[in-house]
Amino acid sequence: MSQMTTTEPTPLVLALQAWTVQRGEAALCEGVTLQLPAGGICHLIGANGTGKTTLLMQLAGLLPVLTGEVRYLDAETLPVQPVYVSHQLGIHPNLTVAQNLRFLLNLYGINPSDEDIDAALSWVGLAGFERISSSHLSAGQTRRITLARLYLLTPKIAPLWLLDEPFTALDVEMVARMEARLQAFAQAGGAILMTSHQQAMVANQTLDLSAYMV
Ligand SMILES: Nc1ncnc2c1ncn2[C@@H]1O[C@H](COP(=O)(O)OP(=O)(O)OP(=O)(O)O)[C@@H](O)[C@H]1O
Repeated sequence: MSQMTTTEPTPLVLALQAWTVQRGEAALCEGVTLQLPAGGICHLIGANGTGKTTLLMQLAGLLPVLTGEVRYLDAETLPVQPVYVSHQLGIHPNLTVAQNLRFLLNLYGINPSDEDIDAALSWVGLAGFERISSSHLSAGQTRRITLARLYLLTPKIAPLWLLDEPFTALDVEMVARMEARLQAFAQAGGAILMTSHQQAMVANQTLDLSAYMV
């Protein structure tokens, strides 16, 4: 007797339909459509000012949505906020490096051990910086604190990552390490929507916002 094999469809982590990218009164893009499956790494592209950051901020709940439908894992909301890593940082200068990282992880319900913090900081090349005030770091080092959380976040904790220019201000070695992390997260069933003005070799799909400009 022959056996029938059925292939489960890959679930969509994020689906956008008829989405308007909007800042204040001004619609920047209309009718944006996206289907981002588990395992998907989507490179969000478009000229300066097209609305890439605006779209990520809307999805992160930081800017209002006036028109459009969004589904997360076929529901209206994710179990947790999407992870949003912004190039406008969000690191508190009065906290130490470890305190800032701990705060960022607490946002996703993670209460990291000291060993977790050490491992994540070591991964981004900040071993030994735990007790240093974040105000004493360079732009690239500060950027690394914002990225260190990705070391500890799995698709089960946070299935969707929204990354705004994740490779900016990073050296070549750190870019390679980040790319490997993004790939591992996607292979484990996560989904990523990311902007990058550099080539994004890790991406397996592209959303060009220029095609939707008003
Ligand atoms: N803080 C702000 N307040 C009001 N309008 C803004 C603000 N930031 C950006 N804008 C407007 O929104 C538009 C889209 O900006 P956004 O940052 O989303 O573009 P982007 O595609 O990410 O650009 P870039 O490639 O330069 O990062 C800009 O053209 C600008 O007019």
